[in-house]
Amino acid sequence: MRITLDGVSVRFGTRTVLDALDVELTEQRIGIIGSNGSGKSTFARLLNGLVLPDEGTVLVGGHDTAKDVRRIRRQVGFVFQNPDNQIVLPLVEEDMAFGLRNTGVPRKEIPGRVREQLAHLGIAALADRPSHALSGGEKQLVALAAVLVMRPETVVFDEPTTLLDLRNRNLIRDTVAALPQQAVVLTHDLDLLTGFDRVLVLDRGRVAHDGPPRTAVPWYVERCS
Ligand SMILES: Nc1ncnc2c1ncn2[C@@H]1O[C@H](COP(=O)(O)OP(=O)(O)OP(=O)(O)O)[C@@H](O)[C@H]1O
Repeated sequence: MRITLDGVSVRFGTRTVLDALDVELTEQRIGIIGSNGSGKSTFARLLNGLVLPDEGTVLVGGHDTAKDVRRIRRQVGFVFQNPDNQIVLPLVEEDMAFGLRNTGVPRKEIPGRVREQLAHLGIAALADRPSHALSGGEKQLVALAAVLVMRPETVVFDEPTTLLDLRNRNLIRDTVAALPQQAVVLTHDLDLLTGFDRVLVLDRGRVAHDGPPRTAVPWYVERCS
């Protein structure tokens, strides 16, 4: 999917958090890195209309996020850093079915879609478990499954490995690597970017570096450590 930011600025009060960004994203694997407060989460939230620009436009597949937010939310899935912000219903399979029902998927197709998605991530056994009783890593995987079951064209991940142990971190890494969809990944975990097509380094609301991981990661490490 082609995502185009044209002259995009975002302000909170008098603070400019993103400053006149012109960026076009077309690659399959895009990383966003930068120090705390550099604007990464705000950037990610622009991509599915969770944040709207104060100036400029964000076009997703040619549609303006300020005008067509319902369509864009369906096209761009968002995996939050904290899965507790995302999981709303008591049982895993109910939670996953919720979004499908809201978008008009025929009821009889829903249980099959949910089970197929859980099995695809290797977590079929979690289907009838209470969401609140899952471990942090399990919750993160369920939150990802709930996004993928909606079949978005693009998936945005806000720091997907922060809460995870090494095993689940590697599981998320491998899952992201195998996704057929475009993925935009915000992370402080620089190893996660191996094999990515492109990495943007944000610094105080601007794109300070833009290139493949082999140039962007050393650039960031040298200046920001
Ligand atoms: N809703 C908001 N209201 C006011 N200020 C905000 C809001 N959201 C973000 N900010 C401010 O905007 C700046 C950028 O925040 P953002 O969360 O985009 O950064 P980040 O790069 O994701 O940071 P981190 O790595 O710490 O998660 C920060 O200074 C933050 O305090």
